[in-house]
Amino acid sequence: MRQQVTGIQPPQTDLAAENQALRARLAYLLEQAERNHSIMTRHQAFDLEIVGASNFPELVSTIFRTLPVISELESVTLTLIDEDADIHTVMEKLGVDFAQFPDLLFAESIDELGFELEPRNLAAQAPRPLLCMYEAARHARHFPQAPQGLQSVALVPLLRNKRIIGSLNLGSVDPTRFTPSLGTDFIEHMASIIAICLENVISNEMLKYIGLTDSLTGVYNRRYIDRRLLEEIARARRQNYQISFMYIDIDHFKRVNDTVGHQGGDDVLREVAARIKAELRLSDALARFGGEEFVVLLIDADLESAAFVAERIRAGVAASLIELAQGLQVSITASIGVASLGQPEQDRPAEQVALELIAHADEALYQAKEGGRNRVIRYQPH
Ligand SMILES: Nc1nc2c(ncn2[C@@H]2O[C@H](COP(=O)(O)OP(=O)(O)OP(=O)(O)O)[C@@H](O)[C@H]2O)c(=O)[nH]1
Repeated sequence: MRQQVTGIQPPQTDLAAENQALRARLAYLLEQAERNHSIMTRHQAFDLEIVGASNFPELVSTIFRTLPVISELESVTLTLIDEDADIHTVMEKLGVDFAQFPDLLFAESIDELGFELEPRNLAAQAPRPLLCMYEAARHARHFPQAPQGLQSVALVPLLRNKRIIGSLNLGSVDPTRFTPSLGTDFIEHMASIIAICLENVISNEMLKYIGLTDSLTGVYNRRYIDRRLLEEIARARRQNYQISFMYIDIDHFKRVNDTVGHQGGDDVLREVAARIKAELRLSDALARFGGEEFVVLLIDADLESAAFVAERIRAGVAASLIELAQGLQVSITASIGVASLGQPEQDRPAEQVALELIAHADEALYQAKEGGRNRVIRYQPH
């Protein structure tokens, strides 16, 4: 007869195996906890770094440089909604070189972002992150430089006050990295910090731009030229090239205002600014100095070539009648004074050199007015 087994203790060998399994599990959990801690620490450092970014290029380059490393991702891109291309235009004017950011993309509207939204009432919906397998037909536009073997992606909405401003696009060669069943709290938190930082630097850059431009004509203002002139004088000294300066004044503008009214005068100022701009190179800077006076800073141009450009501007302004909003037409001419900075003496303060250059162009303008207007006069040292 067999004896019944009454003991509840498992045999010694099972206990040892269980112990070992528990130890292994504990070691695994500890390793995971350490890994999570290290990820959290890296992300906290990342958050601090992006919160501290003081301008747009600094922010986006930090995101593209750091996020793929700390998140162990093969691709990170950003799409910004820029309905009327205002962000792109302003950043470009502030000197952002978009060629440096091939992973920074712009969309005209929310439906280009790839989220699954009801076609009706697009703007009122806050989309959920989209986690799925990479499909070139659907996702290639979000990953223009998709690395070989991209397998899974997460498109995470960038939301500000429930308004969508773009998307953060994450790509991995690991097919299990982004699956629809995965929790999205972590990436949503990350996207919300990125969204705040983006909105912050974009509005700062917009304010900076507004502070440097003339609201009537859209060209730069005096503050911009004063600053830029100092930078260019320093650069011209270092790199040994010439800069020139033009003072442009619309002739008898008071008469224009008196005949067509202030509104009509404003239309004339806008059109003259556009006609001047049409004759300039991208590197030249046009500003309105107030009233009916414009100035142009020409980079790498001697007196002769600046006078040549000035003559083109004079002819362009006078070439055809200007059509005003109220249906009237006016004939406009402008007088222009041109001065150049020869080989600037290295030891003179740039501020003094700048003031002198402006004064010389102003003196030449005065002579152009005295000489009968609608002409270009070069400054000649006495
Ligand atoms: N419409 C408009 N007029 C302006 C603006 N700022 C200044 N003005 C006008 O520009 C005119 C400048 O007149 P003046 O400085 O006497 O010179 P001018 O009539 O152009 O004569 P010359 O320069 O000697 O040819 C004044 O009537 C100002 O009121 C502006 O933003 N809009």
